[in-house]
Amino acid sequence: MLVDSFRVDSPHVEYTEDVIKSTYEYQTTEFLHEQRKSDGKYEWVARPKSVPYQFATQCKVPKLGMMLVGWGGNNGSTLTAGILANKEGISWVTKDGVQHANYFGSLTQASTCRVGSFRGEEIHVPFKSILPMVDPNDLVIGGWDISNMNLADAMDRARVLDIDLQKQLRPLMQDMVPMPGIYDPDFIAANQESRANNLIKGTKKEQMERIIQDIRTFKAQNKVDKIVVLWTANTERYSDVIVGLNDTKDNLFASLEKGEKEISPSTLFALACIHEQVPFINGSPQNTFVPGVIEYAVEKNSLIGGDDFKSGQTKMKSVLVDFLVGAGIKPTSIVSYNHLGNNDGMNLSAPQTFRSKEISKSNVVDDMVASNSILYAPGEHPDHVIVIKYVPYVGDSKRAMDEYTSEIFMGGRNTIVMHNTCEDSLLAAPLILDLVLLAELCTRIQFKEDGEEKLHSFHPVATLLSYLTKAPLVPAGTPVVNALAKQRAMLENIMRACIGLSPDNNMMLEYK
Ligand SMILES: NC(=O)c1ccc[n+]([C@@H]2O[C@H](COP(=O)([O-])OP(=O)(O)OC[C@H]3O[C@@H](n4cnc5c(N)ncnc54)[C@H](O)[C@@H]3O)[C@@H](O)[C@H]2O)c1
Ligand SMILES: O=P([O-])([O-])O[C@@H]1[C@@H](O)[C@H](O)[C@@H](O)[C@H](O)[C@@H]1O
Repeated sequence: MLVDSFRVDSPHVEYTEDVIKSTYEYQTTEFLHEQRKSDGKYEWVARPKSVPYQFATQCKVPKLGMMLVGWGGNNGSTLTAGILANKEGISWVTKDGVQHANYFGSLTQASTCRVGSFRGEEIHVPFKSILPMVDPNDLVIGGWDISNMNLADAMDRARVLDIDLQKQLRPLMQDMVPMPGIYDPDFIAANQESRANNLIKGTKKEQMERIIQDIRTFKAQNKVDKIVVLWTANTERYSDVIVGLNDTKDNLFASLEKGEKEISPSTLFALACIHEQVPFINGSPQNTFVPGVIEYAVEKNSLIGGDDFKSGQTKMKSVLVDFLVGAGIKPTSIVSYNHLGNNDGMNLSAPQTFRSKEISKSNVVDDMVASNSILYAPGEHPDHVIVIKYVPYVGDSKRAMDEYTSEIFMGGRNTIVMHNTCEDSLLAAPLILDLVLLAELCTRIQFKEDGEEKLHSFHPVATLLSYLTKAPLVPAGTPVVNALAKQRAMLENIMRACIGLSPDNNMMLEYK
């Protein structure tokens, strides 16, 4: 049964008009190598421990501005269309009948969490009901693009949405025009030049300063309380990380002053957002967050997150490999091929931009392989190949074909083959929504461990967004988790802790 909203009745949770306060016993395990008193031999000891935490979540949901870099792209125009269709309650005719707007594919808007049982019936609640969250229909949308095409024409160019829907949306989108973007042909494929007609001129420093001004103007003109900026522009090549150039905040700003060329447009956007303490999320695979940017974000305590939306082939991989390795089956060869014909695919047809994507799509199995040294010897990895081809005819309808070969019992071999076709942007758009809404929510949560003097925010590198990214950006020293179920559980359980609920341990002892 689905329950739309609920309140936790517990001595450990306090609801006030402004804040939800909770105290939470964090159960964890400490592993030690200790000498036995009996015979002096050493042994591994697992020592459970319970650490009290306090959480405080601001309840007031802000009027939120969502500013997309690459707004006129397939993802940006599709998301804008989807939000407007939901907001206006638009339905449209398709060959399969009447379709109604929805937010399917969004974790926050279309998934649920089990919170308990009522008279033997399992009770689930909407994910978005766990903590106060911005309603996507209330988002104020804007952004930048190096193409000056209005959003209605961009939606047409994307070839993603049904024509009857596009016709209804056109009046609502034709006056939406992206602000000029930062174009640097050295960082994206040369084939993008033809659409680059909407550009911020000047030095890189002047371009960054213009972005700062754009953010301030958008905030004032739209009277929004907060803004989140998200990069859904083209995939860039990796920036060279060079000592003295971008390895520290000071060196990065000094390089900016000197007009150094090795500073990408996405890094300029990140610097501008951190300067304004506006959350910045990178939906593409390039290393926007060079060390100097991360140092700056930590210094300003300004949320950054990424990298690369985890939308289709890689999302499936982070489930399948987790299942296989968790079942004691040894993947030995993974081949992920896909072709698509959208502008993203055209941009990725250049070796340097493809390399950025190849890295983010390849590293997703590392944590799962490292978790099982019964299957894998030190340093052993499955063969893992990524192929992406640009085939204009198929447009946004990406064709993904995967082959997983594994070693099974007694020298057996198992090969799983998958074929996955759909509009890539219909997978990514809901993820963009989740990234923006969850980033905003993160900025309203403070917590402290027992013994800490005062409440504080999460680390500005937002690991809570990992479920939505192929290559989760994490603070130095933090384990990278790619297994999808673990990423979802981490997010859900921290949100449950904010209302004093323990993780759903699936034990169902009451039925045993
Ligand atoms: N399923 C998915 O669609 C998916 C999944 C993961 C990652 N991504 C990434 O999301 C990004 C967007 O995907 P898309 O399909 O919308 O691509 P797209 O090419 O349709 O859109 C990108 C837009 O960004 C604009 N642009 C390029 N450089 C810019 C800059 N410096 N400043 C402002 N605008 C700029 C382009 O003009 C274009 O309109 C790509 O980097 C892609 O790799 C997409
Ligand atoms: O998320 P996912 O399906 O693994 O990866 C996708 C790639 O397969 C696709 O070729 C690319 O154009 C998209 O940007 C996205 O990165």
